[in-house]
Amino acid sequence: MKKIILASQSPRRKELLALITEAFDVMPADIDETVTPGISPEDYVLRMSQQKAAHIFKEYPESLVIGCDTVVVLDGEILGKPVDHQEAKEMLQRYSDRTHEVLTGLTLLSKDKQITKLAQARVTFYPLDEAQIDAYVATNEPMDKAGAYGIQGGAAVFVKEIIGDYYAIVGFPVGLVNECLKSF
Ligand SMILES: Cc1cn([C@H]2C[C@H](O)[C@@H](COP(=O)(O)OP(=O)(O)OP(=O)(O)O)O2)c(=O)[nH]c1=O
Repeated sequence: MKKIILASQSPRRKELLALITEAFDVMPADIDETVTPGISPEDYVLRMSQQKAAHIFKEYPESLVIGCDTVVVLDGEILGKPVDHQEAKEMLQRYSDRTHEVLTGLTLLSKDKQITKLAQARVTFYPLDEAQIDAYVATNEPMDKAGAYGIQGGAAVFVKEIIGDYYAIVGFPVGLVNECLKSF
């Protein structure tokens, strides 16, 4: 088995990959995540996951590199990490009493093979009031997360229903990764 490198700075992704194997290194892939106008959310996360994996693979061509990218999609719009508390609040207000989608693109890349796949979930939130949103934003938890929330953290209480892969929401579809690894 080749050495596995997780092309990520996300502590969640590291924790979840550790459920599959302890034998991997972590290297953040600093790529340009600007959204190309007109790109579909699906193509965007797939492309970003490919670019993260390719960025590290260039330096370590003997390894198997894993890259992921996660966004929230609402009304066809791609929502990434909020730039400030105000934007986090506006994003959370938009989810209130509605269903949005979370997409995670996944790429596994080695010299012999590349697999790129999409994992997704539809998430319905309860109605959220302003005090609830303000208190959550004040914790800072939304700031490093796509879509301005962490389902595994304080936003757990906002969730009415999830259809799909819970781990696509957290940013690392661990079951899908495990399946893909079998073919390497
Ligand atoms: C919606 C949601 C996102 N997130 C996180 C997962 C990802 O870390 C982050 C999505 O941003 P990404 O840009 O996909 O990833 P990242 O910058 O954190 O890490 P890297 O690019 O180095 O791999 O949002 C949660 O932890 N919980 C959630 O419920």
